Amino acid sequence: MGTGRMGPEKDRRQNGDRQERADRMKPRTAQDGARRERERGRDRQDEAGAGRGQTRGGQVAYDTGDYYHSIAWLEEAVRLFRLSYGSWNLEDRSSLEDALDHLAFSYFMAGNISHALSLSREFLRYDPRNQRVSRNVAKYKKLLETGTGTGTRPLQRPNSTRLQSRDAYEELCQRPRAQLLHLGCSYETNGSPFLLLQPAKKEMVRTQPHVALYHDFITDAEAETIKGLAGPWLQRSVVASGEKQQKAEYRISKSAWLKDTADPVVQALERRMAALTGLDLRPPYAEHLQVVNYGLGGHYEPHFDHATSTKSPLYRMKSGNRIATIMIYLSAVEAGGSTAFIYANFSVPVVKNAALFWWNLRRNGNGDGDTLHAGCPVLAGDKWVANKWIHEHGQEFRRPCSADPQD
Ligand SMILES: O=C(O)CCC(=O)C(=O)O
Ligand SMILES: [Fe+2]
Repeated sequence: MGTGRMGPEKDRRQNGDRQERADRMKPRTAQDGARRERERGRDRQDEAGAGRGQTRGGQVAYDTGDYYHSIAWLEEAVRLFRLSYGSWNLEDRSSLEDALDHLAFSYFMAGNISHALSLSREFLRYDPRNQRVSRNVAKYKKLLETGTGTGTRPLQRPNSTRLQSRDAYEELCQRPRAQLLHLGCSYETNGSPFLLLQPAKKEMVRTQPHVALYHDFITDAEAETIKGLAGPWLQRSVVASGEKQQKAEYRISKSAWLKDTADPVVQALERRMAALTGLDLRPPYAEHLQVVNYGLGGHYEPHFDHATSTKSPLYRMKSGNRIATIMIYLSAVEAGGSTAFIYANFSVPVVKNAALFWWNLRRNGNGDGDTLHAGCPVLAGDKWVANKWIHEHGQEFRRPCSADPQD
């Protein structure tokens, strides 16, 4: 079936009769019920707000032709908007239309014409003059009458080699709340005078791979300073792809690099990280601090922090591979956003102000395959982290090889 010019595009939206409908939908509330109505309205506005977030999630999938995920997101968006019916402002109503429009087209692409038809009809109740959707309704009716559009195809989840770990990733991210095992806690000074007065509060998360969480590693004020310094420089995050760096759908966030000269707070943080790990973090032995901001639906699908090929741009620094990662949670999140270790089958919840540490390489210099990890999608809230990637060179005497070449 042909799909030319049927799907929604922003510039083709028709807004002609918005004001007329705004008047028709003004809530009529008796004066004595006004307060109760206002309260109910607030709940509904929350739903509408959430609906707008789900629509954005749906559109990310829609734009890449991933109807498997766009349908799930947009169904939820439409459900939330329907719940908020009656307390709409202009933005909510146009957002419902947007979600209906994209959902109808997603169902059409999935071969479910009757669903596409009923959603398009619902759309026309709000925007009866939209000619594109009217034409789609006529087309869907015809397809159903002639029986040419009845072949619903089971939707395939998009697949590719990088998604082979997808089942485990989704399962880990959908666990209600990431739980830590409470393997053991200790105060650590790591032989550093710097930590004597304020030892690091270490919680062992796993021993293989070696992952530790350091609670209260930074203060609220430091986290705010770092977010504030990075804010103006944030840009869509990139990933290593062959010899280049590029944007990828599997990493949705914004990020910025901060040198330690940017602010005394960054400098103090670098000193603390060096004391904690006992590693040399002076350039070029470690990268600058990377500050990352994930919005709703932002995520980083399973990946290794270390290079798995010598052609990787990581080697441009000529200081070897990334031996270890320190990741600091600069914010809390309301839901989602945990850090999932896929093969090791556990995830770490976002703990504000804590730093997560793990070795990416084994002592023999080989990558530790058990460190495959991901930043789960943020379901509600705004997630900020700061990454410090430490390289092999400079650490030869700080983390020496073991006598056993297999270690
Ligand atoms: O955000 C997270 O939880 C993980 C981030 C991450 O793995 C990365 O930035 O390399
Ligand atoms: Fe990572």
